[in-house]
Amino acid sequence: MSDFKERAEALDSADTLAALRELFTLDDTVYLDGNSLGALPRHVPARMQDVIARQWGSLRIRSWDESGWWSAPERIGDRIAPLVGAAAGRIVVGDSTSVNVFKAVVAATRLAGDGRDEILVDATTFPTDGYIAGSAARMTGHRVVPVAPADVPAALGPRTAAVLLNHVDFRTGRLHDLPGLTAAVHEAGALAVWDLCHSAGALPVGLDAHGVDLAVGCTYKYLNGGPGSPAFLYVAERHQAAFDSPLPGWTSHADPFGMTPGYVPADGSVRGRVGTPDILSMLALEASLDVWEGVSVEAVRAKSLALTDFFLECVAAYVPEGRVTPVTPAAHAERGSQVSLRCEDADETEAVMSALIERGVVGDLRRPDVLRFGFTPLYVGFADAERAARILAEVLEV
Ligand SMILES: Cc1ncc(COP(=O)(O)O)c(C=O)c1O
Ligand SMILES: Nc1c(O)cccc1C(=O)C[C@H](N)C(=O)O
Repeated sequence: MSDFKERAEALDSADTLAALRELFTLDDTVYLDGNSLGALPRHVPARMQDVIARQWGSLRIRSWDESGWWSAPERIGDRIAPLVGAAAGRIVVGDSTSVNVFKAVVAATRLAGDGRDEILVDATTFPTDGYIAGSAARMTGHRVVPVAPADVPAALGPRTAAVLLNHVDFRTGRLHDLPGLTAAVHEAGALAVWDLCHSAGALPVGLDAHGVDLAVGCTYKYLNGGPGSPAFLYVAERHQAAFDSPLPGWTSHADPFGMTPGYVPADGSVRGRVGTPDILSMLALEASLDVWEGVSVEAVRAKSLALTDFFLECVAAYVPEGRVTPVTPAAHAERGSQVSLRCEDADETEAVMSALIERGVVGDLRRPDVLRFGFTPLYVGFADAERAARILAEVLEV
């Protein structure tokens, strides 16, 4: 047995999170795509059977109250809150991340007030954030300034209303400095809006502690909520009373069943709601959050760093020199929970990922030349990391 196989075995036996893998439906493939779609927790189908057959099938309309459907967006928000360092009452679940980016960016410009006409947007962002911010800017009379996260401090000024940043870059896996950048944004008198899609459930975020103004995130990656599960919106407590949603649907009204023509916003996180919650997806997410019972994000982060370190080491040892180059930073403070490898021969990238998937190692690729491997510590182990690197080397040697 190779040295790396032995080390993987030892690391897996010492891993206090190892038993959590049993909570998920997995086969013998190495699943390294949880940064796109998290795996299914085993108990979710039975819970959904109850939601569909009893709550919907038998109770029908009564379930809005009796099964807690109406209050699910805030209730589930409160379950996500500790995972991203927020107190209860600051997060609401619903809609897609894209829609929540729109709410957050427009609300941030309204909170910033008149006289500031620029929105700085992460130039390396996942595209939807850029598209939505661009449209929000056109609607509100702002102008978008694309800026790489590291250059944000220099680009801030008296014209900056809001800054939209990604906590972890979807392509490179780089972790950005949320505390430092938020502080710089505040110093310039602007608001910081963070997209947590690739950090929620993967590492500590500390929203309240770092004074983040607004944040959004998706729940189908490291939170394993299921395909298209609803996203979340965080509004700092100090902004809640003035939070002015650009999508003030009836379920965010102070008295939704009063059904009056005049809009009076509800207090608290409810104000971030829009229309009728997507109950089936939402309750699948709620059920899936049970896997976090007794699990700390700090422990998940420690394992994530150990896994990505180990994977990088195995890749360096196994893969022929010059075939791939890590684009994910080596420094822990700059690394999310994925490893991205640039394929030196870009034309090969697609064929390499297809061959990996065929051999039971599931990652994905971001064109033109990035192979992505996401590490979800709740169900990925060290032997998986070793096997993935070994098979990658085999594929690249052919
Ligand atoms: C950083 C980031 N933001 C937003 C999204 C998209 O959000 P949605 O398609 O759920 O609106 C994704 C992934 O799909 C993402 O990685
Ligand atoms: N949301 C996705 C989807 O609906 C289909 C396929 C992939 C996705 C993703 O999540 C992509 C992902 N945000 C990324 O980091 O590239």
